[in-house]
This record gives sequence, C-alpha cells and structure tokens, in this order.
Amino acid sequence: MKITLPDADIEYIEHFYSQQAAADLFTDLQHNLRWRQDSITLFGKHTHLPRLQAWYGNKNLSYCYSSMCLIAKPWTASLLDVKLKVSKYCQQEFNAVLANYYRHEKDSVAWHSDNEPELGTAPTIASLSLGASREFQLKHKASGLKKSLILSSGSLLIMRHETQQYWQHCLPKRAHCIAPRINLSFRSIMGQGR
Ligand SMILES: O=C(O)CCC(=O)C(=O)O
Ligand SMILES: [Fe+2]
Repeated sequence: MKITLPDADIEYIEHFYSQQAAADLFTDLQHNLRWRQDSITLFGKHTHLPRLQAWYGNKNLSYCYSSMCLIAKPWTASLLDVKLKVSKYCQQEFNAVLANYYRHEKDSVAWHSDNEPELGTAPTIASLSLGASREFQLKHKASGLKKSLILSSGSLLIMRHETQQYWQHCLPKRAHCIAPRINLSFRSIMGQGR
C-alpha cells in the first residue's frame, strides 16, 4: 500500500512476513544479535539511548552519528536471509542493517531523518517490524504536517527518494504497557564495504 503524502515516497506492506514467521524471527534475533546499550553525549552529558542497538553489514563498514562510530558486525545467516527477501522486493541492494530493540513502552527513537551523508541524497530505507505493534510518526519539516502509522509485526515500511530530505520520523514513548519490538532498517552505505 502506498502512503500518499507530499514530498514523500512511502510504501507499507503489512504482511511482508506471516505472523508465525515474524514471531520466530523475533525470538531468533532477540537471542542471537549482539545487542548493545549505546550512549550519546548531549551538551556534555552522557545519556543512554532509550533502546538497544546492533549494527551488521558488509566487511569493515562503519556508521557514524552523534559523534559515535560503529563498525558493522558480519551478517548472520538469519539477517542475510531477511536482507535477500527485502532486497528482492525493493529491487535494490543493501550493505548494512541497523537493528533496534525497544524493550518496553519507555524505549523510543526521537525525531530524526535518516540523512547521514554516507547514505547519499535520496536513500532507500527498508524497515521491518517484529514483535509488538508501535506507533510510528512522520512530520513534514517545512509544513509540520503529521502522519501516524501503526507498524505491526511482519510489516515492511519502505521510504524512498526525497522522503528523508523533507520528512522526519520518530517512535514515541508510551504511557501504557507495551511488549518488546525489534526493528531492522536496511540501508546502503556509499563508498564503503562493497
Ligand atoms: O523502529 C523504527 O520503526 C524506526 C527506527 C528508525 O527510524 C531508525 O533506526 O532510523
Ligand atoms: Fe530512522
């Protein structure tokens, strides 16, 4: 399904994986990825990110944001499998994946665009959701127009072309109890790891 918004190219495939396949993959990744609790320094103060992360990809690939650089761990068999299926659907190669683990309703990701220079000017970001459904919000940078989507287990959200240039997105904290969720966002880092 295409999400019709100005200055954006966003597609949402609700049943990219079946419920059972998504549940199995969630359990596998929850146990087998090397989750890290990263920190960022904001105004001289160290703060834990409100989620766990893991970064996998082609050899020697590095990824830097907020003054921190991560070196990609080599693809696991499960991640390679998922990458193949996602690449095939998107008709696009990816050389890295950022995995996010939202342990509960207080875990989140703040407003941002995936617009790091190493992603190029019009990156395709393909984002698979596993586990609990969470609300994903989009906001147009100039007009402030907002759109909310519920990302359910097994769904794939693809943001293409100029989307990152004009829109920000976030996954807000919630007051009510929410079970864990894992998100895999496939990316292509330019000029490295090919
Ligand atoms: O968890 C999500 O759905 C979004 C994650 C995200 O935006 C990111 O890792 O850049
Ligand atoms: Fe993002």
